[in-house]
This record gives sequence, structure tokens and C-alpha cells, in this order.
Amino acid sequence: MEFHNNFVCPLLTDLYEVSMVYAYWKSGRQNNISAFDLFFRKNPFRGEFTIFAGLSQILKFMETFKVTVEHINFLKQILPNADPEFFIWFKEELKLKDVIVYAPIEGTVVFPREPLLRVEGPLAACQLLETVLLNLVNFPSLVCTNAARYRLLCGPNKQLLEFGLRRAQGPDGAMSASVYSFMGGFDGTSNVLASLTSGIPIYGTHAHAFITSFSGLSDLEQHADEPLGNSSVPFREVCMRNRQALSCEYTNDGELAAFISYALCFPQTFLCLVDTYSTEESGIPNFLVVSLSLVQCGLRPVGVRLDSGDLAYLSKFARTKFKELDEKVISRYLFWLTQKQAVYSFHATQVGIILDDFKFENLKIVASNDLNETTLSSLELQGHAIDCFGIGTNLVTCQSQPALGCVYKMVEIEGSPRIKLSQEIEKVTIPGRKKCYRLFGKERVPLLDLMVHVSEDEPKAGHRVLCRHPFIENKRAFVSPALVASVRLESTCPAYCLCPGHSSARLCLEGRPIQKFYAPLSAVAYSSCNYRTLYEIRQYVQEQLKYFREDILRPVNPTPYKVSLSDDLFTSLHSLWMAASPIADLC
Ligand SMILES: Nc1ncnc2c1ncn2[C@@H]1O[C@H](COP(=O)(O)OP(=O)(O)OP(=O)(O)O)[C@@H](O)[C@H]1O
Ligand SMILES: O=P(O)(O)OC[C@H]1O[C@H](OP(=O)(O)OP(=O)(O)O)[C@H](O)[C@@H]1O
Ligand SMILES: O=C(O)c1cccnc1
Ligand SMILES: [Mg+2]
Repeated sequence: MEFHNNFVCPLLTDLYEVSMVYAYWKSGRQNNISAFDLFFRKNPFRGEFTIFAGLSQILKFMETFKVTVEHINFLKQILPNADPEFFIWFKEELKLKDVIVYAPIEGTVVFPREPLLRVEGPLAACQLLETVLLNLVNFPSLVCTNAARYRLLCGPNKQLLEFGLRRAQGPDGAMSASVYSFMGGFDGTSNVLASLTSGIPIYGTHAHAFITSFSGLSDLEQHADEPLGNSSVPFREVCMRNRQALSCEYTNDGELAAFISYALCFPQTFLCLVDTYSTEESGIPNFLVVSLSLVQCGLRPVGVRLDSGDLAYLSKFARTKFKELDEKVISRYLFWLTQKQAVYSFHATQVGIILDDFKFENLKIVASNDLNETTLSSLELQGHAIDCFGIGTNLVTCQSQPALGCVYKMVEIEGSPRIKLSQEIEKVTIPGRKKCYRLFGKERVPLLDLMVHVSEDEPKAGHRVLCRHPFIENKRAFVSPALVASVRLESTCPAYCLCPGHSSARLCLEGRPIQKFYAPLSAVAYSSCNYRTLYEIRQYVQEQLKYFREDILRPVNPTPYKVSLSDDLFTSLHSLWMAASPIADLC
């Protein structure tokens, strides 16, 4: 997946990371071997799942990590009292070559407290990466999850388009939103640059301005006096006759002119915004006049966009009108009318051929206007006739939850596990370097995820394993998985890298993707030494979402998915917790 941002460089970090790097260096601990976990504590959008995204960008960043002279000069300004030797070390020796990042495949469904990244290596380098890695995971995963939720809500057959460029948080927010919405299951974007840079399918209609720029039929250009398609009659005239035949004389003239003009420019992809004046009284009737005219010229109109009003009612209204037109045409009423008036050069057979494989009933209805999960669910409940949803603001700004709260915590240093305590139990970190497995039941439904210490054996299919709630002692279960997949794993290949020729960082991805068990035929062969394409990741997201229980994925009050610890990990967590907690002295 190729999409990169020039802001992403070693100084895209918080000052406190640089301060700590200096302090580590000053005390000679910069090369102490450390391990950090990047994880979140709560799924976004009151949901119970998250899609992990952003890995491709991380790989790209780590591959191209380079401290420049400009960076060093600025660091000298912001750390004026630092030892000059520090800057030499920062420029010449602070490299990522000894940093290893373990991660699930991009697009994996993940859950709270699971390490999305485990970053291992020299303390200073791992620390410096904290902020940028959080930045590169948080927003992509949030938008990707948001998009996946919309896809689940609408089912696989509706078209979902991302329209958010104008509302996103700056150009970078917009570009990321386009890419990660597609990854999460959208079908395309209106964002031209995102399509250019990431190959996302591009779609678009037109805005109200195009309609309001016409005040009447006299605004129609000369082009309208030429025939279109296989007709020999000027297109304007075909439209005027149909306006009469369909009794649409009182619709808005400017709107009709705009539709005719648009049809002349886009005769193969004619899709109109119909709500500028009145969807019922003007937009739909005008659209049908021009659509019928296109059909009579041997062309196929595409559909309408509704951008205001009651979208359930108006979409059904539009569909009914489309069907009525089919009926009129099929009963040859219009054909008879047109013949009688001897306007068209059609033969009965020509009209017959066109009508055989074209039905107005199947015209596409696109809806937009501040759509969000609540309005989409409500529309589903009410019943509607919408084929395609264009979603902007709520999707790209993630209005209902604007940030995913990933954190980056040290879990081990120089081989010794580390814990961070908190008054809130949920915030206590799980110490040590961990691997995570997804345990599946007989029906190949994920039962729970299990974290074990890297030194432990992996759970095996058919073997009973004790799975413990991280914090509540009596919550535990024996699980005999039918299948086990690694959500993250230790690399079996000691120093393999993600792409040939890359030597600045070692990034170990799991070698046994979950989909291996489910879609061996359709899955695109996965090589851990290659980037996956955006399309492959998008497909992987959808494949996984089919396996999870519906109650875990449902939008409202979903059931939490269990993330548990091995008995050894549980014991080590709780003994460290005890050892690290000071004993209060009450008197
Ligand atoms: N049938 C429906 N059920 C639930 N929500 C709907 C339905 N139809 C439209 N909506 C939503 O209701 C809101 C209506 O928005 P708004 O108050 O801006 O009115 P409008 O129709 O856009 O009027 P305007 O002509 O001012 O643009 C939008 O968020 C839209 O997505
Ligand atoms: O509503 P969103 O989900 O963000 O989708 C994008 C919106 O952007 C466009 O118009 P814009 O809102 O700029 O103007 P309009 O509301 O007057 O159509 C479009 O017509 C949608 O309404
Ligand atoms: O193509 C559209 O209809 C579109 C694009 C961006 C925003 N709103 C609508
Ligand atoms: Mg709007």
C-alpha cells in the first residue's frame, strides 16, 4: 500500500520523548534492551471490536527513518544546555536497525489490551517512536473501524461512498480518512487525490450550484440543439416532447435546463441531484423527462441523489415514480404518444430492444446529508429504496468518538517485566513480552483471544487451556480450541525484513494469517516480505467480520469479546502488581 505523508519523520514526536532520549543517553541507558506495547483500553463507538490499521505507514516510516542536519540544528535550539556529544550521537548512532516491531497483519480485528505493536530494541530508539507510532495507529484504526461499522449496518449490497474531504481535519485527515474508509469496507471516495495516490475507486455527482447556475431553458447552450445517441432529433426537442408527454410543464425550468445540459455532457453516466427546488414536484419529474429522453436516444441514465428531506419517504417516492414510468413505457403509452406526434425517428423494434434490458425501476438512488449510524439504522427500520449512501462528516471526523485512545507502555527492560499501576484497574498494564492467539470453537467462530508470555508454548488445537480474566480471579474458563490462529507471533525467521533491500528496521509480522483457516482459496497469497495492497487488506477485513458472532459486532449494546491471559501470565501480572504496590501505613 503506497501512501505516505511528508510530515512523518523523526521529529514528528512530542518534546518529552526527546527529553527522555537525552536523559537515557546521559545516564548511559540508551541501549538497554526494552519492550513497549502499543494498545487501547476501550473499543471505539461504544462497540466491541476494532480494526487495526496504519501498519503500512509505520513500515514506510521505519524504512525511511533519517535524522537530518536540519533536525539536529533544531534540536540544538530546543535543548540549548544539552551536551554537544548528544547531538552527534543522535545524528550518527540513533538508528532503527536494532528495533523490531511485532504486529498483527493490517486489517486484523483486535480487542482491548492486546498489543497492536510490540516494539523491542534499544531504549532510546523505542522511546522516541512512542508518539509517532501512536499517531500512525490511532486515526487509521479509528476511521477504518468506523467505516467497517457502516458496512456492517448496511450489509454487503449497498454502495458506500466517502464524501468527507471538505469536512475532514485538514488535508492529512482527509487523505487518511479516504484510504482507511476504503480499507474498512467503503466502495469509493469523492477525493480525487486519494484516488490518484491510493487507487481507490472514485465517484461523484454534482452540487446544487450546478442547478442554480441555470435560470431557465434559454440558458441551454447550442449543443442542446444537436441530436444525441442514436436519435436524429435535437436532444432539447426530445426532452420538450417528453416534458409534455409526462405532464411536467410546471417543474422548475432552470433545473430542467441544468439536467439537459448535464445529460449532454454525461450521457452515459447521467446522475442528478434532485432536491434543489422540490424533489417531488420538480426534481424527480425533471429527471424522468431527461432520463426517458436519454433512453429514447439509446442511452442509459444512472440515477438520482437525494440530499435533504425525509430520505426514506423520498427514496420510496422516487422508486415508485421510476416504476410508474416503466409501466407507462411498457404499455407503450408513451411510444404511442410519440409515434402519434411523429416526433421521433424510432422504430418499434428499437424501443423494444432498449426496454428489454433497461428498466427505470433499477435506476440508482443515492442519499447524502449528514448521515450517521443513527440515521442509517433508522432508515433501515423504516424501510427505504436507497442503493448508495454518500457519507462525509460523520465518517471522516468520527464525530461520535474523535480519537482512539491507544497508549504505548513499557512492558519489559533488560529482561525484567515492568508494570504501570493505576487507581482504575482497567488501566493497569500487563507486563512482559506477550504473544496473542485467537482460539476458535467447532463452528470456527472465535471464542476468545489468549495472551501468553513469549516464553510459553502456543496453545494447540484440541488441547485444553486455562484462560483467565486479567483482573478478576474467579473469572476463568478451560477452552479446547478447534483451531488456533496467531494474532501476533514471534518471527520464525530471525532477521527477516518486510521488503527486499530494507535494512533500517526489522518488522516481524505474523506468518500465519487468520484467514488462512477460512478462505484458503480466495485469500490472496500473503508473504510477510511484501506489503499488502489496500484491496487485499480491505478484503481481509470483510472476511474476518464474517466469523465473529453477531452480538459482538452489533452496533448497539454489543457483547464484549473476551481477551484473557494464560495462567502463567496472570500469576506474573498479579505478583508484580503486589510487589509494585506500596503498603499503606494507617494509624
Ligand atoms: N427518514 C429519515 N429518518 C431519519 N433521519 C432522516 C430521515 N431522512 C433524513 N434524515 C436525516 O435527518 C436530518 C435532516 O437534516 P436537516 O434538518 O438539515 O434537514 P434537511 O432535510 O437537510 O433540510 P434542508 O433543506 O435545510 O437541507 C439529516 O441528518 C438526515 O440525514
Ligand atoms: O453531509 P455529509 O455527510 O458531510 O456529506 C457530504 C455533504 O457535502 C455536500 O454538500 P454540503 O454539505 O457541502 O452542502 P449542502 O448540505 O448544502 O448540500 C453533500 O451534498 C452532502 O450533503
Ligand atoms: O459527488 C458528490 O455527490 C459529493 C461529493 C462530495 C461531497 N458531497 C457530494
Ligand atoms: Mg449537507
